[in-house]
Amino acid sequence: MTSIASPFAASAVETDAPALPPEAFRQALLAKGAYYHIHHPYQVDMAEGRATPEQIRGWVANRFYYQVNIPQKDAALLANCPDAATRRRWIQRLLDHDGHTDDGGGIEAWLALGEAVGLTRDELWAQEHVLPGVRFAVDAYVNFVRRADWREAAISSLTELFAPEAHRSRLDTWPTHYPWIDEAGYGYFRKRLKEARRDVDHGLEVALAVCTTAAAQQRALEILQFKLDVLWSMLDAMTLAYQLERPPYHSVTDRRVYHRGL
Ligand SMILES: O=C(O)c1cc(C(=O)O)c2c(n1)C(=O)C(=O)c1cc(C(=O)O)[nH]c1-2
Repeated sequence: MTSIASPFAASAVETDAPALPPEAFRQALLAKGAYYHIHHPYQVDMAEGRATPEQIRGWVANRFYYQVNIPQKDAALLANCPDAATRRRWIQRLLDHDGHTDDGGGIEAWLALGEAVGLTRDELWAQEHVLPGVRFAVDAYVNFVRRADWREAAISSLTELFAPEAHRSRLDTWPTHYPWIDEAGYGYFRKRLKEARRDVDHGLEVALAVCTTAAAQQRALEILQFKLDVLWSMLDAMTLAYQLERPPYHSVTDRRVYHRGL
């Protein structure tokens, strides 16, 4: 896997500092969990039972845009990866979301979550609720992965280090706080608990293998921060629209005139 010349190794970040030992670098990546979107007030409100049905529905409908883009993002990484052994492992992520013979996959599970909170499948597919800010944030992630060296792209998936805690928290708190949500909708969160752990093992393996200089380590931490920014920005857009009741063009119209993707 590491025999392919990487522009990433010769990172543009200037530093004379020595590289962190692998375990200290892993800890530095983990420390970025302090900025994970579970700490965003929108998610805190959802976890602590303060979200209205409209706010939950808004989150589910907007996150659907992330869900449908994840396999395209992973396909972009595969397209940029010349290493067959890596592709053979990474392709599992596409199947996790798109499904295969006996398993509808994550997108299907998210549609079930949508129905459980009172949204229709058509409404989700039409992306009529997807706020421009959410669309731009998700698109920035996909476009980064399209352009980046595949190892940098792999590192950008490492927010998944922190995702099992988010899924676990929803499974633990939502049924109590939101008895109106049909429990049949929680399959996605359960499914991701084990899939995310396997994904992060692979992502971390790549990060530790390629980030052997201080410059590469700093670059990796910055990539992880970029991805944290993507997730945080999605929730900022939802806060404006569904908590502060300032959706796009609210001063002009209450119609959802914003574009549905070009
Ligand atoms: O619900 C969440 O908090 C959350 C966060 C993230 C993440 O950190 O990007 C992912 C997921 N869920 C998720 O379910 C998922 O499949 C996933 C894939 C990826 C990725 O970047 O490749 N992130 C995430």
